[in-house]
Amino acid sequence: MAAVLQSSLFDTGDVVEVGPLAPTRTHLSRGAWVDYQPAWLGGADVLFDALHSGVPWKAERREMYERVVDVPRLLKFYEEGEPLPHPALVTVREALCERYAGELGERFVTAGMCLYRDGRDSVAWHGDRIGRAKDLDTMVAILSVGSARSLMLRPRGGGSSIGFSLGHGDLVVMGGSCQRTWDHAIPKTSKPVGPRISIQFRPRGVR
Ligand SMILES: O=C(O)CCC(=O)C(=O)O
Ligand SMILES: [Fe+2]
Repeated sequence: MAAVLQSSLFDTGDVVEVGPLAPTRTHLSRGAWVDYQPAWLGGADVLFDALHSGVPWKAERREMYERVVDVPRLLKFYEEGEPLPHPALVTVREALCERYAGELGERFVTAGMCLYRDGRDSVAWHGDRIGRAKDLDTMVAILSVGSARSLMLRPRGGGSSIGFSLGHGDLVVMGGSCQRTWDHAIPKTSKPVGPRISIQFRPRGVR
């Protein structure tokens, strides 16, 4: 721990490494919570560049209101057991597994990735409710690199929202009933923003 702390004190930004994991928890209503740790990852720009150029990003199209539309972001999903595209992500996943093992009772095994090319890219209000998260408490841990975007959360069915700025090595973990009882979104923005990559770690059977 001392070694990690010391190296992060001298963080020059060109080495990708995780600092001590000590997020702040915000309790939401209905048994949902969010853990947040800004700038957890040192050298986030290095990781951003590696993922931006190295991940086989895919544009997807989805049916929506009986029309087929472009999904407004690029995607790549790493299934359980599929090699991750950067060694730092293995360290990140291990640190998250270790930290949340007791509370989660299982490991984070998949890594979904989104690339938001600019402010026009977004993800609409939703919960990660495909699979077990529909009925059970779970966790989704998101590491963000590149430019900051707002992750907004609001109670499912309506209510006031809460936002977290996510970019540059920030970590957020949505836990408890968050996927069932709250929705989240990355809204579009007209502000000039650079690209952002989010890496979402989830347990088996959650999406
Ligand atoms: O980009 C993010 O941080 C959120 C992505 C998300 O909500 C999802 O892929 O389910
Ligand atoms: Fe989501």
